[in-house]
Amino acid sequence: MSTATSGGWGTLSNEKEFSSMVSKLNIEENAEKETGDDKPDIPDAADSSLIAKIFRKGLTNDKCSLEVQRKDPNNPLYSVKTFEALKLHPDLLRGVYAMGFNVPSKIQETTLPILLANPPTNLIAQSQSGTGKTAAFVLAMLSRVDTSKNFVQALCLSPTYELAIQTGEVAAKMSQYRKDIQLRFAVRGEEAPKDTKLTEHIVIGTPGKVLDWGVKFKVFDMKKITVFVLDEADLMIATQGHQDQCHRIHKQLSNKCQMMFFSATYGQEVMEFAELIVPNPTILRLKREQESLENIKQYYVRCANHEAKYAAITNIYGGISIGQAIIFCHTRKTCSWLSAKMSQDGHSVAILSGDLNVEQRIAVLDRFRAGLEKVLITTNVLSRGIDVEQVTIVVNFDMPKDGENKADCDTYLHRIGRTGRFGKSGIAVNLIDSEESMTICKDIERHFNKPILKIDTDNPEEIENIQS
Ligand SMILES: Nc1ncnc2c1ncn2[C@@H]1O[C@H](COP(=O)(O)OP(=O)(O)OP(=O)(O)O)[C@@H](O)[C@H]1O
Repeated sequence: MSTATSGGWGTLSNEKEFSSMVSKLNIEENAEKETGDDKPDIPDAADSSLIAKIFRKGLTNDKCSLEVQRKDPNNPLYSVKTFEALKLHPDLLRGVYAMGFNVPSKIQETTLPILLANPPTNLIAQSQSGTGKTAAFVLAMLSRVDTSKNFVQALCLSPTYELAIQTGEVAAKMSQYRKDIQLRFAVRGEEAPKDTKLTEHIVIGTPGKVLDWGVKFKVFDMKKITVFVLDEADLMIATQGHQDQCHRIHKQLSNKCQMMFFSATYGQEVMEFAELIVPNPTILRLKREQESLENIKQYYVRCANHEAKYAAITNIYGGISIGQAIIFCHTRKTCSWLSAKMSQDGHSVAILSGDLNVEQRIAVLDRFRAGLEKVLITTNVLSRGIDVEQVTIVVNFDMPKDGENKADCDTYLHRIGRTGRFGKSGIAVNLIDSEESMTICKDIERHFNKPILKIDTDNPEEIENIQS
C-alpha cells in the first residue's frame, strides 16, 4: 500500500521513526497535562493505549471465552481456524503471513468471517487490548476496497492522531504486497486537497478532521463509503466532543455502508453509543477470565514512615534473590525520592511517570524489558497490559486508593498481576505506614479473599520464608 500525506510522515513504517514522530507531538501535550509532582499521577487513557500497542510484541496471552450476544438468524455465524479459509486476496494473505500471523486470534476466528461475509454484516466487537481487533478490521478494510475505483471507500475513525497513525502502520504492513491500495490520513497537520476529490481508497483519521474533509469541504463522498470503522470507542466517548462528531459523520453515511464498532471495554455508555451507530449488529464479546492472584504470595510490612519503607525494601533485597522488581508509588515526588535513594545504594533503577512523553516511556519500558535496569519505580501510569516476564516481585510503596481514599482493588489486581505471569510464581509486598493504608490492605484482602500475610523485614528468617 502507499500512503499519501502532505507532510510525508504517513509513509513511515519503521517503528523508530514513528516513535520519534510521536514524541515530537507529545511534548506540548504533556506540558498542558502537568499535574504537579506531589499529586497522584493520573494516566491518560489514549497515551496508555498507544504505549501498550507499541510496547506489545504480540497477542495478549490471556484465556478468554467468546460470547455472541445477538446474531442475525439469516446469517449463521461460523469461525475459521486458518487465514486461508477466508479466501483472501493472495497478496493480502502474503502480507498477513509476513507480519508473522500464522493463525487467526480468538476474536479474529469469528469476527473475520462476519466482516468479510456478503452481504456485509454490521458488527460490534468488544475485547481487551491486544487480542487482535485492529488487525481484523484492517484486513476487512483492505479486502473490501476495489482498487479499480479511485475514490474513498473505507473510513476508519480513531480517537487520537497517534492511534490513527498506528492503525495506518498496521494497514501499511498488511498491504505491503498490494501497492495498488492507497491510504490517506485525515489528522491534524494534514491539508485537504483544494478543488479535487481524494483518490485514495482508505481514509483513517480523527473525528474533527474527517468531519471537515468529508462534510464541510466534501473532498470525498461520504455516501460512497462502503466500510465504516469506529475504533477504540471507549476512548472516543471519553474525549470531549468526539461522540457528537462521530454521530455527525455517521449521519452522512449510506444505509448500505457496513458498520464496524470496536471497544476494549463494555460499559453501558459504550453500548448505548454502539447501538446508535450500528444498526442490526452482531455483537461479539471476548470475555476475559478473571485475572487471579493464584500464584502470587502477598505480604504486608508495617513501617513507621518513608525511611522505614525504604529500609524494608533494602532488607528484602538483602535477603532474597530478585529477578526484576516493579515498585508503585502514589506520586512522582515519591518516585524521584525513592529512585535517588536506591541509585545511591547501587541499584540500577528506572523511573516511569507521567512527566515523560510517550516515546520516553516506551524507551524506559524497552530498557527494563531488556534487563538493563532491575528495578522500575512507577506510578499508576504504568499501562495495563504491559508484561515483563522476569518481574518476580511487585512492591506497593503506596497502596492503591481511589479519589475517596478507599481501596482501589482493580488497580491492585493490575499492579500485582505484573508478577506471577506466564505461570511463574510471584511475590507482592505492601508497605503500610498509616492506619488508612492498613484499612486499604485489609479491604483488599477481604475483596479477593486471599491472605496478605504480615512479615517483619527486620527479621532475616522471615524474609527467607517469603522466597517462593
Ligand atoms: N493472528 C495473529 N497472530 C499473531 N499476532 C497477531 C495476530 N493478530 C494480531 N497480532 C499481533 O498482536 C498484537 C495485538 O493485535 P491488535 O493490535 O490487532 O490488537 P487490538 O485488540 O486491536 O489491541 P488494541 O485494543 O490495543 O488496539 C499486535 O502486536 C499484532 O501485530
